[in-house]
Amino acid sequence: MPHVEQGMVVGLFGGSFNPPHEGHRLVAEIALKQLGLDQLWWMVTPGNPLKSRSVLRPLIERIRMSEALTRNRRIRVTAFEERLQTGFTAQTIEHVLTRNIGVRFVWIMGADSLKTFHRWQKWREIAASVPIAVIDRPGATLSFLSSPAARALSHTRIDESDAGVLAFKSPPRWTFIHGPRSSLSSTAIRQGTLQH
Ligand SMILES: Nc1ncnc2c1ncn2[C@@H]1O[C@H](COP(=O)(O)OP(=O)(O)OP(=O)(O)O)[C@@H](O)[C@H]1O
Ligand SMILES: O=C(O)c1ccc[n+]([C@@H]2O[C@H](COP(=O)([O-])O)[C@@H](O)[C@H]2O)c1
Repeated sequence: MPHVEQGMVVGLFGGSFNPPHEGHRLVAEIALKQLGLDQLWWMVTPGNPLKSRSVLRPLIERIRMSEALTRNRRIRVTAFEERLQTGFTAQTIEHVLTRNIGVRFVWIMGADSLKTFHRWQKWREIAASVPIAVIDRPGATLSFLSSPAARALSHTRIDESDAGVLAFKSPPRWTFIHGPRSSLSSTAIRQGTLQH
């Protein structure tokens, strides 16, 4: 787990990054700026529990590609979930919070992830333990609102103009951040329909 100082605000950006692409980097840059982050942990998962591992590249490759893509001293590429032996975000967050008292964390996800968030293990506990920033993504801008999790958490949403203080709000609390968007996806890159 990367080193942090007391009082820091840290974004947790988990992903398969299979492979990582400029769309991921854009999300990270938007989050760093809009959420006022001191650090962003680019957490390369050993495996998304909801995705097949048949096309998943080895963790070490995904880490190396992520490191090559992210050239920002505030972005820390990490794969500590491998050592925790978990792909479940609820477990990761519990571990992170227990070991970093006095540090504020925000979970970061693309709008498409919010659409399936209600299928994540203990998703209500996740939402109750860290504020969440959802970053716009082509194809998910409007449909995210009708997702089960967005509906269940609608009363806890704050305006994106308050994104800079999201980390200081008691969860459950989330915001949706519009902004520059990228239509890149790892699937398209794997299928060879887009250049990396
Ligand atoms: N172009 C994008 N715009 C906004 N968010 C994105 C974009 N690409 C990925 N994300 C977000 O980044 C995180 C990691 O995504 P992931 O590694 O699964 O990439 P992906 O392109 O969605 O992959 P795949 O096509 O294999 O599902 C998720 O929260 C996802 O919503
Ligand atoms: O905890 C879960 O049940 C869970 C289900 C689906 C995805 N996640 C996490 O969500 C993050 C994004 O995954 P992905 O594959 O969409 O890049 C990554 O950190 C996954 O471990 C977590």
